Amino acid sequence: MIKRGPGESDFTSALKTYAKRIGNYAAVEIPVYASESAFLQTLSRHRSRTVPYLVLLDSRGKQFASEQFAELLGKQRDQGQQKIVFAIGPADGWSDDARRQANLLLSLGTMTLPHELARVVLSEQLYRAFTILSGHPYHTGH
Ligand SMILES: C[S@@+](CC[C@H](N)C(=O)[O-])C[C@H]1O[C@@H](n2cnc3c(N)ncnc32)[C@H](O)[C@@H]1O
Repeated sequence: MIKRGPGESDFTSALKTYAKRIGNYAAVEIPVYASESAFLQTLSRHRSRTVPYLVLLDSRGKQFASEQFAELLGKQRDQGQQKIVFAIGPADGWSDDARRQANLLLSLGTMTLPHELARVVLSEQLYRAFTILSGHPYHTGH
């Protein structure tokens, strides 16, 4: 368990817990950008080296069962994908321009979540996906 630091929200400490667990399976970075354009600019710099698989979180996107989500990650890994970027959008959602650049629009459900909670749910599902792929008993089904 990771303790909540001073000034940290419950969401932040939950995120740190899952990020640490994911770290057993893959390198994780959780940068925060001042704006959508700052994020897209950084991404275009990445693209000149290795092209990341870009997943934008969007409640209107595609929904997956946890097993299907694990399958998607496993497929990317098996195809030699070096980097997957998962991005939570700004308060007013992603622009059409950003949505066009995505390889996948991923929905965690049709209800709108606060961005900090969406980040925690995503991190838990990423951890779950890695445990499914590795046969770890964390995921026992529905
Ligand atoms: C507070 S929400 C933005 C809500 C925005 N006003 C809208 O109606 O789309 C901030 C970000 O959290 C993420 N988010 C919130 N709920 C989500 C969900 N159910 N599935 C996927 N992402 C979600 C999205 O990335 C969204 O851009």
